[in-house]
Amino acid sequence: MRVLTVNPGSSSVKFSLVEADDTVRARVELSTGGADREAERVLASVARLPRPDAVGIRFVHGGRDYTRPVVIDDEVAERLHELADLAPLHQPLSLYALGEIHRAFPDVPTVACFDTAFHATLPEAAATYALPAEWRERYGLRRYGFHGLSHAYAARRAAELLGADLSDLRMVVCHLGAGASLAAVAGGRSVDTTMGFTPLDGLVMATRAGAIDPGIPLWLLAHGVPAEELRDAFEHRSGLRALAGTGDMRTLRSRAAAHDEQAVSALAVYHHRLRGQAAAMTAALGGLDALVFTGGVGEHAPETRRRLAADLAYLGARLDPERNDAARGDSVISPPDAAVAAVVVTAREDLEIAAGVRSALIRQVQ
Ligand SMILES: Nc1ncnc2c1ncn2[C@@H]1O[C@H](COP(=O)(O)OP(=O)(O)O)[C@@H](O)[C@H]1O
Ligand SMILES: CC(=O)OP(=O)(O)O
Ligand SMILES: [Mg+2]
Repeated sequence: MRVLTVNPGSSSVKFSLVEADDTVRARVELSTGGADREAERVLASVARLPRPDAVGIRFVHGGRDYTRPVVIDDEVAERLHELADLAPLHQPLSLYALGEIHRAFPDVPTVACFDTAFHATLPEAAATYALPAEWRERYGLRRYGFHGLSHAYAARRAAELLGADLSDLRMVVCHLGAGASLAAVAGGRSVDTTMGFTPLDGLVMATRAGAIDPGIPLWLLAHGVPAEELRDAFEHRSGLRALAGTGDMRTLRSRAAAHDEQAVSALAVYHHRLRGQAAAMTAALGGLDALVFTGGVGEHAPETRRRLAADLAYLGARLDPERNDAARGDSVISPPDAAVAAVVVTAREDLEIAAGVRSALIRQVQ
């Protein structure tokens, strides 16, 4: 079965044609610079792709309804539309992709694969917000967590690279891209994560601030800032972009290397938050066996990895500087005797989506 996978991220849309044996026949990555703003341009090319046997689309939010991949029928499509405003940077583009796919390939089965599904195993204590019970019940307020397709793949692949059994490992998986989150993974299961009810929580990201005092939006609303402006600022005009004018880590690293003060201090804020939340993940695990880096920044920014490992040296994290600088694709970057292993894994949400498509279609015929 040949599966077309569609992965709308906040800075890119990625398509892959994945064969039954997981070889990828074609891969296209389009940079959008704000996916929800340029959907039409990006998806105009869908109809020109070769016809697949099935399609898998990444939906970041499955809400309370979906904790595994699901074949999209009219009822599921309606529910997915209702969940759209929970992830306004991503979900509208997934829905737009769904429409285009149906138009281009009307009788090809299409499956929704969710970022939130991997985090369905979060213990209640980690998932629960101390907010009024009535709201939690009525609105489904809880920590859902995101990037689950990436975290799940990276955790499995890291265990393979370390020649270890996934069930024996306590890992902090760092998905650092335009959006960024950490997952505490114990024995292959997510037990804590930094994103919450929406993908705005947690780490400092390219255009999102991550965790902020909930009093800030209340105060701004009370002082006349309209809700729509808050949303736009929180999604598009915060994070590294707000601190240094750009969310692109390549640019920031080269500016910081040239002693640009704004870039240096933006990276200091980024790393302060990353260090604190990584430590919180290790607390949820009760220790740490491996640190796993994935996502555009995690894969390609050795300086980001170096700094986090140095910040966690007190827990036993240590990199081999040469391996860290030379890492291209999947590789172990810690010395053999490090107490905490460190691994780089190329993000392969496409393979995770293709596997989800196969499992949902098999379930459907059983
Ligand atoms: N060579 C590099 N050095 C540092 N950062 C990089 C490099 N290449 C890509 N990145 C970062 O990766 C980010 C994109 O990551 P990615 O995981 O593809 O994003 P998303 O899926 O959220 O759209 C870019 O914003 C850029 O900052
Ligand atoms: C959930 C999320 O933020 O995804 P991405 O990093 O792909 O934008
Ligand atoms: Mg991504």
